[in-house]
Amino acid sequence: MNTETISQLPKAELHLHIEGSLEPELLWQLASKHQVSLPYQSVEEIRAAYQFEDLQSFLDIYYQGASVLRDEEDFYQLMWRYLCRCREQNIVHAEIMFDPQTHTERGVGFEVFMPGFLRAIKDAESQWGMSAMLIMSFLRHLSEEEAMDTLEFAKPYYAHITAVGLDSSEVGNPPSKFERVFARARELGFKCVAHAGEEGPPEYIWQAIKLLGVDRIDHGVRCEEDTELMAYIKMRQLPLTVCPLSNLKLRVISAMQQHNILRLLEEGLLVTVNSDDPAYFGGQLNANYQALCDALDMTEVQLRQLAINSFKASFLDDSIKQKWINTLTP
Ligand SMILES: Nc1ncnc2[nH]cnc12
Ligand SMILES: [Zn+2]
Repeated sequence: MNTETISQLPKAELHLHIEGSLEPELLWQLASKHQVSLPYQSVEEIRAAYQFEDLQSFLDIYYQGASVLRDEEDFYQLMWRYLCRCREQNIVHAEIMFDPQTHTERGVGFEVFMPGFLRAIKDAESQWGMSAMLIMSFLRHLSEEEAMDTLEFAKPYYAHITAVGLDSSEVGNPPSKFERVFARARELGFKCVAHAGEEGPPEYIWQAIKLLGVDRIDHGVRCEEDTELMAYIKMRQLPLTVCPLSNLKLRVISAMQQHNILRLLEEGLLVTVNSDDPAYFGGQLNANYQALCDALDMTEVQLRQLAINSFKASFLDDSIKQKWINTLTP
């Protein structure tokens, strides 16, 4: 399949960390602007350092990278550049995660990053009509109390946040640790998502469903190890936001040929394709679709179904979902 076929399809992206879209060029530029010293001598050296053994080795570099984001204009630029990449790739809708604690922990508050994010989203909406929603993710290596404080700090911006999520170091930080904060978020009317079954066991996916009441699972690829769980996810049509290049880069799989996404799709699960942290994992959304074509001989029917799933699994209103699904149905 050629890249043209992939790029011409309208798509939604549902699993994207905005801090993970920080390209080495912008990182370098912001480090110089704010006089942050980096352990690299050039943009090329930054890029060359993006080799990971597992999730934690990535997270260490990712949090270090985010430390150059200091003022509102930095957050505007970060969001704006991602939205421009969406436009180039025919991503017409994006549900974008941000990690407030990565910034509040170093004294950069909601009043700095939220106006930057929201201004960029507004510009993209008015300039080419794309839509974007925000997912506020709690860092699971920190305490539930800190997540609860974060939910409280976000209060002035609730109208601009669609969902809450859970990310960072999975193993050793099960969803059960965050039961109360997710209950509170649900009470407040937020949709809920959580990373589960990326490196963690199927039990963590069960917990995300049963204890956190999630509307979607981020990653979830390890559900295949538990047939009862697979059947349950299929029955509920609970979406999985799968990130193929991320799984390869973080060694969740050792070769793209091993990826289970098309097996899960053929099994009838509501799987979607996403880029996770494209600046770090070697490819934007369309490159993730392309990798599946190259390694797994994905058919055009499967490609189209994955694009349809991206809208089905989104938090858009049903009528808007249906409009996009109709354009993708031959
Ligand atoms: N793939 C991932 N898993 C967990 N936390 C993350 N934060 C950014 N990317 C992540
Ligand atoms: Zn992620």
